[in-house]
Amino acid sequence: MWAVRAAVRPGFWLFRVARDCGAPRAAPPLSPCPERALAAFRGGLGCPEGRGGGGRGPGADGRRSRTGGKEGEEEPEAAEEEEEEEEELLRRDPLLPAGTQRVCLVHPDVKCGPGKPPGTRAEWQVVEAQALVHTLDGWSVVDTVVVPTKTPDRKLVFGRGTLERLTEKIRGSPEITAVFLNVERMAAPTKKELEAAWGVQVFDRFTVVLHIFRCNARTKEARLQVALAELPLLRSHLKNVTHLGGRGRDSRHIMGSGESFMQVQERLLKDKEAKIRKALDRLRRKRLLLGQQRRRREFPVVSVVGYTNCGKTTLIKALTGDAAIQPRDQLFATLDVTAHAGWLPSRLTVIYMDTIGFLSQLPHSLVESFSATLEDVGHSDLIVHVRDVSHPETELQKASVLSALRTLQLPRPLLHCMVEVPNKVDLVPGYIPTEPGAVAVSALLGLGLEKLKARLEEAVLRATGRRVLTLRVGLAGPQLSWLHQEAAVQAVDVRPEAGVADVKVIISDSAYGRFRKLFPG
Ligand SMILES: Nc1nc2c(ncn2[C@@H]2O[C@H](COP(=O)(O)OP(=O)(O)OP(=O)(O)O)[C@@H](O)[C@H]2O)c(=O)[nH]1
Ligand SMILES: [Mg+2]
Repeated sequence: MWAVRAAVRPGFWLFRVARDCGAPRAAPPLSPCPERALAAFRGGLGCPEGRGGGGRGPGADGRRSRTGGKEGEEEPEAAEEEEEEEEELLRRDPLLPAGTQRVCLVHPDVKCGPGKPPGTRAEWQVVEAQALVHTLDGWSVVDTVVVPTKTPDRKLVFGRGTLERLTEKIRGSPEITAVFLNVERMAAPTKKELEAAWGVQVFDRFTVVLHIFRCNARTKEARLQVALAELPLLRSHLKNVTHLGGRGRDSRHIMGSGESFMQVQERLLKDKEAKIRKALDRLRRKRLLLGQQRRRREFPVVSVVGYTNCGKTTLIKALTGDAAIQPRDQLFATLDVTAHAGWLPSRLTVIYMDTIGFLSQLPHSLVESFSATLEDVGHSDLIVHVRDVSHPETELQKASVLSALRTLQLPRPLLHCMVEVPNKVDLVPGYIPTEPGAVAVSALLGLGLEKLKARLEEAVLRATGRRVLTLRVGLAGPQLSWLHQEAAVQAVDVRPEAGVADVKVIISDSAYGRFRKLFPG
Protein backbone atom coordinates (compact mmCIF):
# COMPACT_ATOMS: atom_id res chain seq x y z
CA MET A 1 0.00 0.00 0.00
CA TRP A 2 1.36 3.36 -0.89
CA ALA A 3 2.04 5.93 1.74
CA VAL A 4 0.97 8.61 -0.68
CA ARG A 5 -0.52 8.54 -4.10
CA ALA A 6 -0.61 10.29 -7.38
CA ALA A 7 0.57 13.84 -7.69
CA VAL A 8 -1.50 16.06 -9.90
CA ARG A 9 -1.02 18.54 -12.59
CA PRO A 10 -4.04 20.69 -13.30
CA GLY A 11 -5.37 20.39 -16.78
CA PHE A 12 -4.64 16.72 -17.25
CA TRP A 13 -7.34 14.28 -16.65
CA LEU A 14 -9.02 11.20 -17.72
CA PHE A 15 -12.29 9.69 -16.85
CA ARG A 16 -13.09 6.10 -16.65
CA VAL A 17 -16.52 4.88 -17.28
CA ALA A 18 -17.83 1.31 -17.37
CA ARG A 19 -21.11 -0.40 -16.96
CA ASP A 20 -21.52 -3.23 -14.57
CA CYS A 21 -24.15 -5.86 -15.00
CA GLY A 22 -24.15 -6.99 -11.39
CA ALA A 23 -27.41 -7.86 -9.74
CA PRO A 24 -28.77 -5.48 -7.12
CA ARG A 25 -28.24 -6.14 -3.47
CA ALA A 26 -31.01 -6.94 -1.02
CA ALA A 27 -33.39 -4.01 -0.92
CA PRO A 28 -34.91 -2.55 2.15
CA PRO A 29 -38.65 -3.12 2.52
CA LEU A 30 -40.94 -1.08 0.29
CA SER A 31 -38.12 -0.47 -2.19
CA PRO A 32 -39.36 0.48 -5.65
CA CYS A 33 -38.11 -2.47 -7.68
CA PRO A 34 -34.34 -2.06 -7.91
CA GLU A 35 -34.22 -4.83 -10.52
CA ARG A 36 -35.82 -2.40 -12.94
CA ALA A 37 -33.26 0.20 -12.02
CA LEU A 38 -30.45 -2.01 -13.21
CA ALA A 39 -32.34 -3.67 -16.04
CA ALA A 40 -31.30 -0.79 -18.23
CA PHE A 41 -27.72 -1.86 -17.85
CA ARG A 42 -28.15 -5.60 -17.91
CA GLY A 43 -27.45 -7.29 -21.22
CA GLY A 44 -26.99 -3.84 -22.57
CA LEU A 45 -24.29 -1.52 -23.65
CA GLY A 46 -20.78 -1.87 -22.50
CA CYS A 47 -21.19 -4.77 -20.12
CA PRO A 48 -17.65 -5.92 -19.46
CA GLU A 49 -16.90 -8.96 -21.55
CA GLY A 50 -17.64 -12.19 -19.81
CA ARG A 51 -20.20 -10.55 -17.57
CA GLY A 52 -23.24 -10.26 -19.69
CA GLY A 53 -22.85 -9.95 -23.36
CA GLY A 54 -20.04 -7.52 -24.09
CA GLY A 55 -22.19 -4.66 -25.15
CA ARG A 56 -24.70 -6.14 -27.58
CA GLY A 57 -28.36 -5.34 -27.69
CA PRO A 58 -30.54 -2.79 -25.97
CA GLY A 59 -32.20 -2.88 -22.58
CA ALA A 60 -35.12 -5.13 -21.83
CA ASP A 61 -37.79 -2.84 -23.13
CA GLY A 62 -36.06 -1.42 -26.19
CA ARG A 63 -38.56 -0.46 -28.88
CA ARG A 64 -38.79 -2.38 -32.14
CA SER A 65 -37.08 -0.85 -35.11
CA ARG A 66 -38.36 -1.01 -38.71
CA THR A 67 -36.25 -4.08 -39.39
CA GLY A 68 -38.03 -5.97 -36.65
CA GLY A 69 -35.11 -5.93 -34.23
CA LYS A 70 -35.16 -3.92 -31.06
CA GLU A 71 -34.14 -0.31 -31.21
CA GLY A 72 -30.34 -0.09 -31.47
CA GLU A 73 -29.99 -3.77 -32.32
CA GLU A 74 -28.36 -4.87 -35.56
CA GLU A 75 -29.06 -7.79 -37.85
CA PRO A 76 -27.25 -10.83 -36.39
CA GLU A 77 -24.90 -11.21 -39.40
CA ALA A 78 -23.92 -7.55 -39.47
CA ALA A 79 -23.42 -7.67 -35.71
CA GLU A 80 -21.15 -10.70 -36.07
CA GLU A 81 -19.09 -8.99 -38.76
CA GLU A 82 -18.75 -5.87 -36.62
CA GLU A 83 -17.72 -8.00 -33.66
CA GLU A 84 -15.01 -9.69 -35.74
CA GLU A 85 -13.78 -6.37 -37.08
CA GLU A 86 -13.61 -4.90 -33.57
CA GLU A 87 -11.68 -7.93 -32.29
CA GLU A 88 -9.26 -7.55 -35.21
CA LEU A 89 -8.70 -3.90 -34.30
CA LEU A 90 -7.89 -4.98 -30.76
CA ARG A 91 -5.22 -7.52 -31.74
CA ARG A 92 -1.89 -5.94 -30.79
CA ASP A 93 1.67 -6.70 -29.82
CA PRO A 94 2.52 -6.40 -26.12
CA LEU A 95 3.71 -2.95 -25.07
CA LEU A 96 5.89 -4.08 -22.18
CA PRO A 97 7.85 -7.28 -21.60
CA ALA A 98 6.02 -9.99 -19.65
CA GLY A 99 7.33 -11.37 -16.37
CA THR A 100 9.30 -9.89 -13.50
CA GLN A 101 11.09 -6.58 -14.02
CA ARG A 102 13.37 -4.82 -11.54
CA VAL A 103 13.16 -1.20 -12.49
CA CYS A 104 15.48 1.76 -11.98
CA LEU A 105 13.26 4.84 -11.81
CA VAL A 106 14.95 7.90 -13.30
CA HIS A 107 13.10 11.12 -12.59
CA PRO A 108 14.24 14.29 -14.38
CA ASP A 109 13.46 17.05 -11.88
CA VAL A 110 12.75 20.24 -13.83
CA LYS A 111 13.64 23.08 -11.49
CA CYS A 112 12.29 25.95 -13.55
CA GLY A 113 11.04 26.94 -16.98
CA PRO A 114 8.06 25.81 -19.06
CA GLY A 115 8.74 22.09 -18.50
CA LYS A 116 8.28 22.41 -14.72
CA PRO A 117 5.03 20.81 -13.57
CA PRO A 118 2.97 23.48 -11.76
CA GLY A 119 2.20 23.08 -8.09
CA THR A 120 3.53 19.62 -7.45
CA ARG A 121 6.88 18.60 -5.95
CA ALA A 122 9.45 16.13 -7.26
CA GLU A 123 8.93 13.79 -4.31
CA TRP A 124 5.23 13.36 -5.13
CA GLN A 125 5.95 12.88 -8.79
CA VAL A 126 8.41 10.14 -7.83
CA VAL A 127 5.81 8.53 -5.56
CA GLU A 128 3.31 8.57 -8.39
CA ALA A 129 5.84 7.05 -10.78
CA GLN A 130 6.63 4.30 -8.25
CA ALA A 131 2.91 3.65 -7.89
CA LEU A 132 2.61 3.28 -11.64
CA VAL A 133 5.42 0.71 -11.72
CA HIS A 134 3.95 -1.24 -8.81
CA THR A 135 0.63 -1.39 -10.63
CA LEU A 136 2.32 -3.64 -13.20
CA ASP A 137 2.26 -7.34 -12.37
CA GLY A 138 5.67 -8.57 -11.21
CA TRP A 139 7.37 -5.16 -11.56
CA SER A 140 9.24 -3.51 -8.71
CA VAL A 141 11.39 -0.42 -8.26
CA VAL A 142 14.88 -1.38 -7.09
CA ASP A 143 16.50 2.04 -7.42
CA THR A 144 15.33 5.64 -7.78
CA VAL A 145 17.45 8.45 -9.15
CA VAL A 146 16.27 12.08 -9.22
CA VAL A 147 18.26 14.08 -11.74
CA PRO A 148 18.02 17.87 -11.85
CA THR A 149 17.49 19.02 -15.42
CA LYS A 150 16.54 22.16 -17.29
CA THR A 151 15.14 20.74 -20.50
CA PRO A 152 13.76 17.21 -20.19
CA ASP A 153 12.55 17.38 -23.78
CA ARG A 154 15.93 17.58 -25.44
CA LYS A 155 17.19 14.51 -27.22
CA LEU A 156 19.02 12.73 -24.45
CA VAL A 157 17.10 14.40 -21.61
CA PHE A 158 20.29 14.86 -19.54
CA GLY A 159 23.61 16.60 -20.01
CA ARG A 160 26.63 14.54 -21.05
CA GLY A 161 28.13 14.26 -17.55
CA THR A 162 24.82 13.18 -15.97
CA LEU A 163 24.25 10.65 -18.71
CA GLU A 164 27.68 9.16 -18.11
CA ARG A 165 27.05 8.87 -14.37
CA LEU A 166 23.66 7.27 -14.98
CA THR A 167 25.15 4.85 -17.51
CA GLU A 168 27.84 3.84 -15.03
CA LYS A 169 25.25 3.29 -12.32
CA ILE A 170 22.83 1.28 -14.46
CA ARG A 171 25.52 -0.77 -16.19
CA GLY A 172 27.09 -1.46 -12.79
CA SER A 173 23.84 -2.76 -11.25
CA PRO A 174 23.08 -6.18 -12.74
CA GLU A 175 19.83 -6.43 -10.76
CA ILE A 176 18.33 -3.63 -12.90
CA THR A 177 16.39 -5.13 -15.82
CA ALA A 178 14.61 -2.01 -17.11
CA VAL A 179 14.53 1.77 -16.70
CA PHE A 180 11.39 3.86 -16.24
CA LEU A 181 12.26 7.36 -17.40
CA ASN A 182 9.60 9.57 -15.82
CA VAL A 183 8.92 11.80 -18.80
CA GLU A 184 5.58 12.07 -20.55
CA ARG A 185 6.84 10.91 -23.94
CA MET A 186 10.25 9.85 -25.14
CA ALA A 187 11.11 10.24 -28.80
CA ALA A 188 11.95 6.93 -30.48
CA PRO A 189 15.60 7.96 -31.24
CA THR A 190 16.04 8.91 -27.56
CA LYS A 191 14.73 5.53 -26.47
CA LYS A 192 17.06 3.81 -28.92
CA GLU A 193 20.12 5.70 -27.77
CA LEU A 194 19.39 5.34 -24.07
CA GLU A 195 18.78 1.62 -24.47
CA ALA A 196 22.05 1.28 -26.37
CA ALA A 197 23.88 3.19 -23.63
CA TRP A 198 22.27 1.42 -20.66
CA GLY A 199 21.86 -2.07 -22.10
CA VAL A 200 18.29 -2.45 -20.79
CA GLN A 201 14.87 -1.47 -22.09
CA VAL A 202 13.71 2.09 -21.29
CA PHE A 203 10.05 3.09 -20.93
CA ASP A 204 8.26 6.42 -20.60
CA ARG A 205 4.99 7.29 -18.81
CA PHE A 206 2.94 7.04 -21.96
CA THR A 207 3.92 3.42 -22.54
CA VAL A 208 3.50 2.42 -18.91
CA VAL A 209 0.13 4.17 -18.54
CA LEU A 210 -1.07 2.77 -21.84
CA HIS A 211 -0.11 -0.70 -20.72
CA ILE A 212 -2.05 -0.29 -17.47
CA PHE A 213 -5.02 0.98 -19.44
CA ARG A 214 -4.81 -2.02 -21.74
CA CYS A 215 -4.83 -4.36 -18.76
CA ASN A 216 -7.70 -2.61 -16.99
CA ALA A 217 -10.02 -1.72 -19.86
CA ARG A 218 -12.75 -4.32 -19.90
CA THR A 219 -15.56 -3.06 -22.09
CA LYS A 220 -15.24 -3.03 -25.85
CA GLU A 221 -15.57 0.75 -25.83
CA ALA A 222 -12.76 1.28 -23.33
CA ARG A 223 -10.53 -1.21 -25.17
CA LEU A 224 -11.10 0.55 -28.48
CA GLN A 225 -10.40 3.90 -26.84
CA VAL A 226 -7.05 2.57 -25.65
CA ALA A 227 -6.37 1.27 -29.18
CA LEU A 228 -7.10 4.75 -30.52
CA ALA A 229 -4.79 6.34 -27.97
CA GLU A 230 -1.99 4.00 -29.07
CA LEU A 231 -1.94 5.22 -32.65
CA PRO A 232 0.51 8.11 -32.06
CA LEU A 233 2.93 5.59 -30.54
CA LEU A 234 2.64 3.38 -33.61
CA ARG A 235 3.14 6.44 -35.83
CA SER A 236 6.28 7.51 -34.00
CA HIS A 237 7.69 3.98 -34.26
CA LEU A 238 6.94 4.06 -37.94
CA LYS A 239 8.91 7.23 -38.47
CA ASN A 240 11.94 5.48 -37.13
CA VAL A 241 11.69 2.37 -39.22
CA THR A 242 14.19 2.69 -41.98
CA HIS A 243 14.46 -0.87 -43.11
CA LEU A 244 12.15 -3.75 -43.69
CA GLY A 245 13.56 -6.86 -45.26
CA GLY A 246 16.36 -4.86 -46.82
CA ARG A 247 14.08 -2.21 -48.37
CA GLY A 248 14.75 1.41 -47.53
CA ARG A 249 11.90 3.56 -46.18
CA ASP A 250 11.60 5.33 -49.49
CA SER A 251 11.77 2.30 -51.74
CA ARG A 252 8.98 2.35 -54.31
CA HIS A 253 6.66 -0.24 -55.77
CA ILE A 254 6.11 -2.39 -52.70
CA MET A 255 4.10 -5.34 -53.97
CA GLY A 256 3.75 -3.42 -57.24
CA SER A 257 1.61 -0.76 -55.54
CA GLY A 258 3.76 2.21 -56.41
CA GLU A 259 3.77 3.17 -52.70
CA SER A 260 6.80 3.30 -50.47
CA PHE A 261 6.94 1.21 -47.31
CA MET A 262 6.28 4.32 -45.23
CA GLN A 263 3.28 5.27 -47.34
CA VAL A 264 1.78 1.78 -47.06
CA GLN A 265 2.23 1.77 -43.29
CA GLU A 266 0.80 5.25 -42.94
CA ARG A 267 -2.21 4.28 -45.04
CA LEU A 268 -2.77 1.17 -42.94
CA LEU A 269 -2.64 3.23 -39.75
CA LYS A 270 -5.06 5.75 -41.22
CA ASP A 271 -7.46 2.93 -42.17
CA LYS A 272 -7.14 1.50 -38.69
CA GLU A 273 -7.88 4.87 -37.11
CA ALA A 274 -10.97 5.31 -39.30
CA LYS A 275 -12.22 1.84 -38.37
CA ILE A 276 -11.66 2.38 -34.65
CA ARG A 277 -13.46 5.73 -34.78
CA LYS A 278 -16.36 4.12 -36.66
CA ALA A 279 -16.60 1.27 -34.16
CA LEU A 280 -16.45 3.75 -31.27
CA ASP A 281 -19.17 5.81 -32.87
CA ARG A 282 -21.34 2.69 -33.14
CA LEU A 283 -20.81 1.88 -29.46
CA ARG A 284 -21.38 5.48 -28.47
CA ARG A 285 -24.73 5.56 -30.24
CA LYS A 286 -25.76 2.43 -28.38
CA ARG A 287 -24.62 3.94 -25.10
CA LEU A 288 -26.61 7.09 -25.71
CA LEU A 289 -29.67 5.03 -26.58
CA LEU A 290 -29.32 3.17 -23.34
CA GLY A 291 -29.04 6.48 -21.54
CA GLN A 292 -32.35 7.53 -23.04
CA GLN A 293 -33.95 4.29 -21.91
CA ARG A 294 -32.51 4.84 -18.47
CA ARG A 295 -33.97 8.32 -18.30
CA ARG A 296 -37.36 7.00 -19.41
CA ARG A 297 -37.27 4.74 -16.38
CA GLU A 298 -36.68 7.77 -14.21
CA PHE A 299 -34.23 6.37 -11.76
CA PRO A 300 -31.97 9.21 -10.62
CA VAL A 301 -28.37 8.73 -11.69
CA VAL A 302 -25.54 9.89 -9.42
CA SER A 303 -22.08 10.07 -11.02
CA VAL A 304 -19.25 9.54 -8.57
CA VAL A 305 -16.11 11.31 -9.75
CA GLY A 306 -12.73 12.16 -8.24
CA TYR A 307 -9.00 11.75 -8.51
CA THR A 308 -7.72 8.24 -9.04
CA ASN A 309 -7.42 6.19 -5.84
CA CYS A 310 -9.46 8.68 -3.81
CA GLY A 311 -11.94 5.96 -2.84
CA LYS A 312 -14.81 6.23 -5.35
CA THR A 313 -15.29 2.50 -5.71
CA THR A 314 -15.03 1.98 -1.96
CA LEU A 315 -17.66 4.66 -1.39
CA ILE A 316 -20.07 3.11 -3.91
CA LYS A 317 -19.54 -0.26 -2.29
CA ALA A 318 -20.35 1.26 1.11
CA LEU A 319 -23.43 3.09 -0.19
CA THR A 320 -24.88 0.11 -2.06
CA GLY A 321 -23.62 -2.84 -0.01
CA ASP A 322 -22.56 -4.40 -3.32
CA ALA A 323 -20.28 -7.23 -2.20
CA ALA A 324 -19.14 -7.85 -5.78
CA ILE A 325 -17.37 -4.49 -5.96
CA GLN A 326 -13.63 -4.87 -5.42
CA PRO A 327 -11.78 -1.62 -4.71
CA ARG A 328 -8.05 -1.91 -5.39
CA ASP A 329 -5.15 0.17 -4.16
CA GLN A 330 -4.06 0.95 -7.71
CA LEU A 331 -4.02 3.74 -10.20
CA PHE A 332 -6.57 3.31 -12.99
CA ALA A 333 -8.19 0.37 -11.21
CA THR A 334 -11.22 0.76 -13.43
CA LEU A 335 -11.45 2.23 -16.87
CA ASP A 336 -15.05 1.36 -17.48
CA VAL A 337 -18.28 2.82 -16.25
CA THR A 338 -20.03 0.64 -13.72
CA ALA A 339 -23.57 1.18 -12.55
CA HIS A 340 -24.77 0.11 -9.12
CA ALA A 341 -28.21 0.41 -7.56
CA GLY A 342 -28.49 1.87 -4.09
CA TRP A 343 -31.18 3.26 -1.82
CA LEU A 344 -31.48 6.60 -0.13
CA PRO A 345 -33.10 7.00 3.31
CA SER A 346 -36.56 7.46 1.81
CA ARG A 347 -36.03 4.16 -0.06
CA LEU A 348 -35.67 6.01 -3.30
CA THR A 349 -33.62 3.88 -5.69
CA VAL A 350 -30.66 5.62 -7.30
CA ILE A 351 -28.05 4.42 -9.77
CA TYR A 352 -24.47 5.22 -8.78
CA MET A 353 -22.10 5.48 -11.74
CA ASP A 354 -18.49 4.72 -10.88
CA THR A 355 -16.94 7.11 -13.36
CA ILE A 356 -13.70 8.79 -12.68
CA GLY A 357 -10.74 10.64 -13.98
CA PHE A 358 -7.02 10.64 -13.72
CA LEU A 359 -4.55 13.39 -14.31
CA SER A 360 -0.89 14.14 -13.96
CA GLN A 361 0.97 14.37 -17.20
CA LEU A 362 -1.38 12.12 -19.03
CA PRO A 363 -0.70 12.03 -22.73
CA HIS A 364 -3.20 14.09 -24.63
CA SER A 365 -4.25 11.27 -26.94
CA LEU A 366 -5.24 9.15 -23.94
CA VAL A 367 -7.32 11.93 -22.49
CA GLU A 368 -8.93 12.69 -25.79
CA SER A 369 -9.82 9.14 -26.67
CA PHE A 370 -11.62 8.66 -23.38
CA SER A 371 -13.53 11.91 -23.35
CA ALA A 372 -16.56 10.46 -25.16
CA THR A 373 -17.38 8.28 -22.18
CA LEU A 374 -17.71 11.42 -20.10
CA GLU A 375 -20.99 12.07 -21.80
CA ASP A 376 -22.47 9.77 -19.17
CA VAL A 377 -21.49 12.24 -16.46
CA GLY A 378 -23.30 15.00 -18.33
CA HIS A 379 -26.47 12.91 -18.38
CA SER A 380 -26.53 12.20 -14.68
CA ASP A 381 -28.76 13.99 -12.18
CA LEU A 382 -26.09 14.66 -9.60
CA ILE A 383 -22.30 14.61 -9.40
CA VAL A 384 -20.54 13.50 -6.24
CA HIS A 385 -16.92 14.61 -6.01
CA VAL A 386 -14.95 12.25 -3.77
CA ARG A 387 -11.64 13.53 -2.37
CA ASP A 388 -8.81 11.79 -0.58
CA VAL A 389 -8.20 14.34 2.16
CA SER A 390 -5.34 12.28 3.54
CA HIS A 391 -3.29 12.92 0.39
CA PRO A 392 -0.61 15.61 0.80
CA GLU A 393 -1.61 17.15 -2.51
CA THR A 394 -5.37 16.91 -1.96
CA GLU A 395 -5.98 20.57 -2.86
CA LEU A 396 -4.07 20.19 -6.10
CA GLN A 397 -6.06 17.04 -6.88
CA LYS A 398 -9.30 18.88 -6.24
CA ALA A 399 -8.27 21.73 -8.55
CA SER A 400 -7.31 19.25 -11.21
CA VAL A 401 -10.63 17.39 -11.08
CA LEU A 402 -12.66 20.60 -11.07
CA SER A 403 -10.77 22.01 -14.00
CA ALA A 404 -11.32 18.75 -15.92
CA LEU A 405 -15.04 18.85 -15.11
CA ARG A 406 -15.27 22.44 -16.29
CA THR A 407 -13.85 21.53 -19.69
CA LEU A 408 -16.65 19.01 -20.18
CA GLN A 409 -19.24 21.72 -20.64
CA LEU A 410 -21.61 20.00 -18.28
CA PRO A 411 -25.00 21.57 -17.64
CA ARG A 412 -24.47 24.44 -15.21
CA PRO A 413 -26.85 23.20 -12.49
CA LEU A 414 -25.03 19.86 -12.46
CA LEU A 415 -21.72 21.55 -11.71
CA HIS A 416 -23.28 24.05 -9.37
CA CYS A 417 -25.04 21.43 -7.22
CA MET A 418 -22.11 19.02 -7.03
CA VAL A 419 -21.80 17.33 -3.62
CA GLU A 420 -18.27 17.26 -2.24
CA VAL A 421 -17.31 14.21 -0.18
CA PRO A 422 -13.99 14.43 1.68
CA ASN A 423 -13.01 10.77 2.12
CA LYS A 424 -10.46 8.83 4.21
CA VAL A 425 -11.10 11.04 7.24
CA ASP A 426 -10.08 8.09 9.42
CA LEU A 427 -6.52 9.00 8.39
CA VAL A 428 -6.93 12.68 9.31
CA PRO A 429 -8.04 12.87 12.96
CA GLY A 430 -10.24 15.87 13.69
CA TYR A 431 -10.86 16.68 10.04
CA ILE A 432 -13.59 19.27 9.51
CA PRO A 433 -14.73 20.06 5.97
CA THR A 434 -14.40 23.68 4.95
CA GLU A 435 -16.65 23.65 1.87
CA PRO A 436 -20.34 24.39 2.49
CA GLY A 437 -22.52 21.30 2.13
CA ALA A 438 -19.58 18.87 2.11
CA VAL A 439 -20.04 15.63 4.06
CA ALA A 440 -16.84 14.04 5.36
CA VAL A 441 -16.74 10.23 5.37
CA SER A 442 -14.55 7.23 5.73
CA ALA A 443 -15.88 4.96 3.02
CA LEU A 444 -13.66 2.18 4.29
CA LEU A 445 -14.85 2.33 7.90
CA GLY A 446 -18.41 3.39 7.06
CA LEU A 447 -18.18 6.70 8.93
CA GLY A 448 -20.54 9.53 7.95
CA LEU A 449 -22.52 7.44 5.46
CA GLU A 450 -25.98 8.08 6.93
CA LYS A 451 -25.38 11.83 6.87
CA LEU A 452 -24.11 11.55 3.31
CA LYS A 453 -27.18 9.57 2.20
CA ALA A 454 -29.46 12.23 3.68
CA ARG A 455 -27.47 14.93 1.88
CA LEU A 456 -27.63 12.99 -1.39
CA GLU A 457 -31.36 12.52 -1.02
CA GLU A 458 -31.94 16.20 -0.53
CA ALA A 459 -29.77 17.01 -3.58
CA VAL A 460 -31.33 14.31 -5.78
CA LEU A 461 -34.87 15.42 -4.94
CA ARG A 462 -34.02 18.99 -5.79
CA ALA A 463 -32.16 18.09 -8.97
CA THR A 464 -34.81 15.76 -10.34
CA GLY A 465 -37.96 17.70 -9.53
CA ARG A 466 -39.22 15.01 -7.19
CA ARG A 467 -41.37 15.81 -4.22
CA VAL A 468 -42.55 14.21 -1.05
CA LEU A 469 -46.35 13.93 -0.97
CA THR A 470 -48.96 12.22 1.15
CA LEU A 471 -51.69 10.84 -1.10
CA ARG A 472 -55.01 9.38 0.09
CA VAL A 473 -55.91 6.22 -1.85
CA GLY A 474 -58.76 3.74 -1.70
CA LEU A 475 -57.77 0.35 -0.30
CA ALA A 476 -59.87 -1.49 -2.85
CA GLY A 477 -58.35 0.20 -5.91
CA PRO A 478 -55.05 -0.29 -7.76
CA GLN A 479 -53.56 3.08 -6.66
CA LEU A 480 -51.43 1.69 -3.86
CA SER A 481 -49.73 -0.95 -6.00
CA TRP A 482 -49.34 1.63 -8.79
CA LEU A 483 -47.53 3.92 -6.37
CA HIS A 484 -45.30 1.05 -5.25
CA GLN A 485 -44.37 0.52 -8.90
CA GLU A 486 -43.87 4.10 -9.99
CA ALA A 487 -42.80 6.01 -6.90
CA ALA A 488 -40.85 5.55 -3.70
CA VAL A 489 -43.38 4.68 -1.01
CA GLN A 490 -42.13 5.80 2.37
CA ALA A 491 -45.02 5.06 4.70
CA VAL A 492 -48.54 3.69 4.50
CA ASP A 493 -51.04 4.74 7.16
CA VAL A 494 -54.08 2.45 6.72
CA ARG A 495 -57.49 3.64 7.94
CA PRO A 496 -59.60 0.49 7.68
CA GLU A 497 -62.74 2.16 8.97
CA ALA A 498 -62.70 4.57 5.99
CA GLY A 499 -61.34 1.99 3.50
CA VAL A 500 -58.45 4.32 2.64
CA ALA A 501 -54.74 4.73 3.27
CA ASP A 502 -52.55 7.81 3.51
CA VAL A 503 -49.45 7.02 1.50
CA LYS A 504 -46.30 9.06 1.87
CA VAL A 505 -44.39 8.92 -1.41
CA ILE A 506 -41.48 10.47 -3.20
CA ILE A 507 -42.75 10.97 -6.69
CA SER A 508 -41.50 12.69 -9.81
CA ASP A 509 -43.55 15.45 -11.40
CA SER A 510 -44.25 13.30 -14.45
CA ALA A 511 -45.28 10.23 -12.41
CA TYR A 512 -47.56 12.43 -10.31
CA GLY A 513 -49.12 13.77 -13.53
CA ARG A 514 -49.79 10.19 -14.70
CA PHE A 515 -51.19 9.26 -11.30
CA ARG A 516 -53.66 12.15 -11.45
CA LYS A 517 -54.66 11.23 -14.99
CA LEU A 518 -55.15 7.54 -14.18
CA PHE A 519 -56.89 8.14 -10.86
CA PRO A 520 -58.67 11.49 -11.09
CA GLY A 521 -60.42 12.94 -8.08
N1 LIG B 1 -8.02 4.53 5.11
C1 LIG B 1 -8.93 4.60 4.15
N2 LIG B 1 -8.67 4.02 2.96
C2 LIG B 1 -9.63 4.10 2.01
C3 LIG B 1 -10.86 4.78 2.22
N3 LIG B 1 -11.58 4.69 1.08
C4 LIG B 1 -10.83 4.00 0.20
N4 LIG B 1 -9.66 3.63 0.75
C5 LIG B 1 -8.59 2.87 0.12
O1 LIG B 1 -8.07 3.57 -0.99
C6 LIG B 1 -7.70 2.67 -2.03
C7 LIG B 1 -8.37 3.07 -3.31
O2 LIG B 1 -9.74 2.89 -3.17
P1 LIG B 1 -10.70 2.79 -4.44
O3 LIG B 1 -12.09 2.80 -3.93
O4 LIG B 1 -10.30 1.67 -5.32
O5 LIG B 1 -10.35 4.17 -5.17
P2 LIG B 1 -10.85 4.68 -6.58
O6 LIG B 1 -11.03 6.14 -6.46
O7 LIG B 1 -12.04 3.90 -7.02
O8 LIG B 1 -9.57 4.34 -7.46
P3 LIG B 1 -9.43 4.20 -9.07
O9 LIG B 1 -10.61 3.43 -9.56
O10 LIG B 1 -8.14 3.50 -9.26
O11 LIG B 1 -9.39 5.59 -9.59
C8 LIG B 1 -8.10 1.28 -1.55
O12 LIG B 1 -6.98 0.65 -1.01
C9 LIG B 1 -9.13 1.56 -0.45
O13 LIG B 1 -9.17 0.56 0.54
C10 LIG B 1 -11.10 5.35 3.51
O14 LIG B 1 -12.13 5.94 3.80
N5 LIG B 1 -10.09 5.24 4.42
MG1 LIG C 1 -12.22 2.57 -8.58
